[in-house]
Amino acid sequence: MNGTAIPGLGTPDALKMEKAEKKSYKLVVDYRDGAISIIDGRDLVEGLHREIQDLADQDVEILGTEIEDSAYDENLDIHCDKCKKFYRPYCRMHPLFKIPDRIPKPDKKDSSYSRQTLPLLFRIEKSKLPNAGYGVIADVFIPVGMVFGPYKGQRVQKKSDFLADGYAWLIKCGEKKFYIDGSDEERSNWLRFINSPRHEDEQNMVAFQTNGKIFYRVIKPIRINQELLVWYGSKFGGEFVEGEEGKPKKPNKNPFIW
Ligand SMILES: C[S@@+](CC[C@H](N)C(=O)[O-])C[C@H]1O[C@@H](n2cnc3c(N)ncnc32)[C@H](O)[C@@H]1O
Repeated sequence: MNGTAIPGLGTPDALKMEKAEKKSYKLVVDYRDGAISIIDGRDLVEGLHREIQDLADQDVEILGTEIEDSAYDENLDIHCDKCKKFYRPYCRMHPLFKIPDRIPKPDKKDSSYSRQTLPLLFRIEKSKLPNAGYGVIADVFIPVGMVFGPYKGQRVQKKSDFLADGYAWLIKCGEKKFYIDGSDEERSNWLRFINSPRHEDEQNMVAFQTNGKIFYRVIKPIRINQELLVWYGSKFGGEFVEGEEGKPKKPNKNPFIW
């Protein structure tokens, strides 16, 4: 039975059919691939996909614009490890989704500021890596393509200004170079608790610089109770440096993407 016609719009049934036929893109977690993916909303399968958000047509139009290496702008583009190309704003085939920090409560004094920024997806506890101190462990499945950050800390010019070793990223912005030192738990965020893998097989995230800030991107699915591990150097207790010998993967043009 057809519904009553709405003047100028047709019948409700016709509207429903039109809606069913119209593509509507969604960002989802695809559990089969262990990755964040963009699918046509009509292909959503319960149990296989978990919806993250609807994508507006204008977002979809610009998504995945390929950028020549020579035109790469670190403020606008992100390198895709899989396609080995730069995209604006990110790769259509291997999309990204940024998880924001939690906002700390000003009156909560029983844990540090950086611990309070930990998203609900994780916990901080003693790492199983020998002598590594604390680490960040997944409480839920974390798919490829999730992005965390930026890494927060105090901006300092010299290594001699670090409060402790092993918590600073070197940022390069054109001619400018400075460090973001996350040693102080009260002036950093939860990313400061993430350890470095001992070998390539353990590595599940890469760090990359965009817009003068450091972010971490998941490159291997992280199972429940696995530790998040981002490569930042072959010796621990030292400065995070790029281009060290013994790194798991060769650097490409962006020194923070491996
Ligand atoms: C960014 S912090 C990571 C959080 C640190 N584990 C903590 O408890 O505060 C970096 C420091 O963690 C330790 N670390 C990181 N990865 C390690 C590893 N694979 N083995 C041993 N120590 C590690 C080193 O002391 C390093 O200087």
